[in-house]
Amino acid sequence: MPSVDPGAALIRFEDVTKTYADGTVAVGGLELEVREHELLTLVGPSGSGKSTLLRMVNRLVEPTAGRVTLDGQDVMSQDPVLLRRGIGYVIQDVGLFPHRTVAQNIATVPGLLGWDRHRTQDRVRELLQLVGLDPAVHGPRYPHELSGGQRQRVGVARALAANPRVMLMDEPFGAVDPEGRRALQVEFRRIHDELGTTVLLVTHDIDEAILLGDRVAVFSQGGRLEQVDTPVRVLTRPATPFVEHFIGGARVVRLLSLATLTPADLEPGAAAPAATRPVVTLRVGDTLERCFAALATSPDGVVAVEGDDGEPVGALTLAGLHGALRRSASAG
Ligand SMILES: Nc1ncnc2c1ncn2[C@@H]1O[C@H](COP(=O)(O)OP(=O)(O)OP(=O)(O)O)[C@@H](O)[C@H]1O
Repeated sequence: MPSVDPGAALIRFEDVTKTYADGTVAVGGLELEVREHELLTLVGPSGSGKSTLLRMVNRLVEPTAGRVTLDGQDVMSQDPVLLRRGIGYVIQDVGLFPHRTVAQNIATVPGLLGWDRHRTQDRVRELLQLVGLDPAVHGPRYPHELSGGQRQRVGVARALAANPRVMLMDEPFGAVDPEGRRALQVEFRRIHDELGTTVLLVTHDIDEAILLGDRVAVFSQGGRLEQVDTPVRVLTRPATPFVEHFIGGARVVRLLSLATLTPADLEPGAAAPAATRPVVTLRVGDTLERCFAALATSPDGVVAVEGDDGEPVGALTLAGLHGALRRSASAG
């Protein structure tokens, strides 16, 4: 769950339209604010203008009408090269330079910014550790000597190298197998919480959007913004029939992975120790998904719950879990 408080708007789309030369309206009359420090996920079906929208921030695409501002300044009035140096950009196939080592790839922007060798080396080491790679092992390797997931980590490290205020990520985990993708998603969320970089992340995967986003923006064809809100509210209060349909039938399952256990959901008093009780204990703050799994393996349908200090605070039953789920659904 998000731990960084989002601040004021850092990026603004003001009535932005992009019509391509053949008449395709990729983005239509978009009003959207991206708050400083937030991770905003952009989700929608193929062709709903997500990539176009992202690329208007670093001027890879120019709006036909309206304006995009970064920190109050129209991006069209800024030098594109300088603008892009301050904005990390990660795409699906990473685009690492094949003939440069991992360390050299990560050092690209610091090099352009004229950092000295020491500072750059320190930064490369720090970033490799941050994304879960071993600087001594992976730093000297070439991209083809890494797995897809490792390459993606290097792509993230490279984009973060010069400490950009903004990161644009276009299907950053799309090329990674499903298992590796979940690990990368969780790790990226942690990195975001640690750094507080403002991130716009494009995905067509609603689960990824829900898992990663502080807020989720849902788009339909023509770059129409259907809803922008917190994950729980998008799940529990879809603003339009399109959003409802796009989320699909698995809303409860998604909510389980998002909502967490609170003391209010518990029966008072600890669950009595039972010889048959499996050694599963829950903690306040665990996801309801974890609670569900624990209850499913409990022979008497009761699981003891601890507080942060490890002291027992109560017991969870299936009725408590149901209440927690209802509470989460209505809390949005
Ligand atoms: N250079 C271009 N010239 C003409 N049309 C384009 C161009 N780039 C994108 N489009 C069209 O604009 C619309 C939006 O494309 P965009 O790539 O922004 O969507 P997307 O939501 O990112 O899609 P995907 O999830 O498939 O990447 C699509 O209909 C696409 O065909």
